[in-house]
Amino acid sequence: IHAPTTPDPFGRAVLENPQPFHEWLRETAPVVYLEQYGVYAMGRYADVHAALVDWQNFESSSGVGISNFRKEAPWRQPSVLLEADPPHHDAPRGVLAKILSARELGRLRAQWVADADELVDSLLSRGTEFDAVPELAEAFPLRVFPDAVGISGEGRENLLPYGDHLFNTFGPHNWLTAKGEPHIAESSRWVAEQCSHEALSSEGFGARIWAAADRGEITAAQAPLMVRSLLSAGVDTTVIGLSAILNAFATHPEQWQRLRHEPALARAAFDEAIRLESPVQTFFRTATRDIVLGETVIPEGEKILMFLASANRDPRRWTDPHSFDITRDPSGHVGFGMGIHQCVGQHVARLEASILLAALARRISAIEPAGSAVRHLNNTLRGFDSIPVSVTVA
Ligand code: HEM
Ligand SMILES: CC(C)Cc1ccc(C(=O)O)cc1
Repeated sequence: IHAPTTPDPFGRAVLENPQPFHEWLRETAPVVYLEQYGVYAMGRYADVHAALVDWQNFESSSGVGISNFRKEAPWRQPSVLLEADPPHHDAPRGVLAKILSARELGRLRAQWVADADELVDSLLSRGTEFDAVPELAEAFPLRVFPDAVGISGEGRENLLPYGDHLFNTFGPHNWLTAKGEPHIAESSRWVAEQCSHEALSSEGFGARIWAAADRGEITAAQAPLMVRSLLSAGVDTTVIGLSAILNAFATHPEQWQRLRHEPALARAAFDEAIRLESPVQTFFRTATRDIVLGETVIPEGEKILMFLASANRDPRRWTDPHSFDITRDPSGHVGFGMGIHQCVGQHVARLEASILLAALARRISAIEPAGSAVRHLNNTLRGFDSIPVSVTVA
C-alpha cells in the first residue's frame, strides 16, 4: 500500500498525540510505504515482533535510525551493540548481559533503597505538591546510575541532552535535531572522556567492561564504546519510564491503592506502564534482501520503520489495550524490543522503578494530578517535561 500523504509521523501533531496515526497504520495494512520518507512502516504487533526477532532479514548494522550507514556516514561511531549484527554483536552483548544481569545488580539494591528513601523523605519534607519529573523521574536515575557506571561527578548535566539528541537523530532532520546540534559536539566530547579506563571508578559497570577487555573477552576498542552505550541508552529512557509509571498511577488512583496493598505488583506495573506508554516509540531496521510481506515487497537496502508504541496497543494482541491495568500480564510487550537486541539494561530499569515505587508506596497513600502534564517531544522518545502532582502522606 502506498500512502502518498499521511500525517507526518515525525511532525509535531503526531509526536504530541500518536494514537490516531497508529490506529490508521494498523488498519491500513501490515506494511505501508510512507512516501514522505521513503520508508516501510509497520504498526501491528505480529509484524513488528516478527521483524524484531528476524535479525538476518531485518539488520541493525546499517543503523537503527532513518539514516542508512551504507549510504551516508553516521554522525557518531556506530554502537558495537545497537548498530551491530552477529557475529560482531555477540561478544559485546555477552559481556554486557552478564554485567547488567539481575543477579549482578543485587549488590546495588541496598544503596539504591537508601538513596530512594533519602530522596523521597527530603522531597516530602518540602511539601506535598511538586513536579514529579524533575523531583523524582529525573532525580532518582541521575542520583544512582552515573555512580553505578562509575563516571566522574563533573559534567553530568551533559547526560540528558546527549541522549535527547541521540534519540532525535534516529529520526529525520527536523526542528528537533536542529535544537540539539549546537551543543552535541561538547556533550559528545564529555561522554567520550568518561569512557576511558582511567576515567572510570574501580567499582562500576564501566570498570567491569574494561576488566572484560583485559581478559580478552572483548577488544580494547570495543570497551569505551560499550561504556558509551550505557551513557547513551541508560538515562533518558529510565527518566521517561519512571515518568510514565508515575503519570499512570496519578491518573489511575485505584491502581495506586492496588499497589499499596500488593507491593509485589510493582514489577508488573512497571512493565505495564512501558507497554502502555512505550518510552521508545519507534526505530528502524534495514532489509538485507527483498522481503515479501503480504502484497508488499520491501526491496533490499530499504528502511523499515517499526512502531513499537502501536504494537503495544494492538487490539489483535492486547485486551482493552488502552487501559492501565497492573494486574494484566504485560509479558511479550515490545517496549524493550525483542530478540537478540532486546534491552540489555531492562533489569537496571526495573530495579530503579521497583525501588522508587516501594519508597513512595510506603509513604504516600494517594497521588493525583495537580495540573496538566506537559509532553516532551522527541523523534524517538515520548515522555514528559512536567507532571504536577499532589500527594497525601500516609
Ligand atoms: C525504561 C527504560 C528503557 C527502555 C524503554 C529501553 C528500550 C530499549 C529498546 C526498545 C531496545 C532495543 C533496540 C533495538 O532493538 O534496536 C534497547 C536496547 C538497548 N538498551 Fe535499553 N531501554 C531502557 C533502559 C536501558 C538502560 C537502563 C540501559 C543501560 C543500563 C539500556 C541499554 C541498552 C542497550 C546497550 C541496548 C542495545 C542492546 C543490543 O543491541 O544488544 N537500556 N533498549
Ligand atoms: C532503544 C534504543 C535505540 C536505545 C539505545 C540507544 C543507544 C545505544 C547504544 O548502544 O549506544 C543502545 C540502545
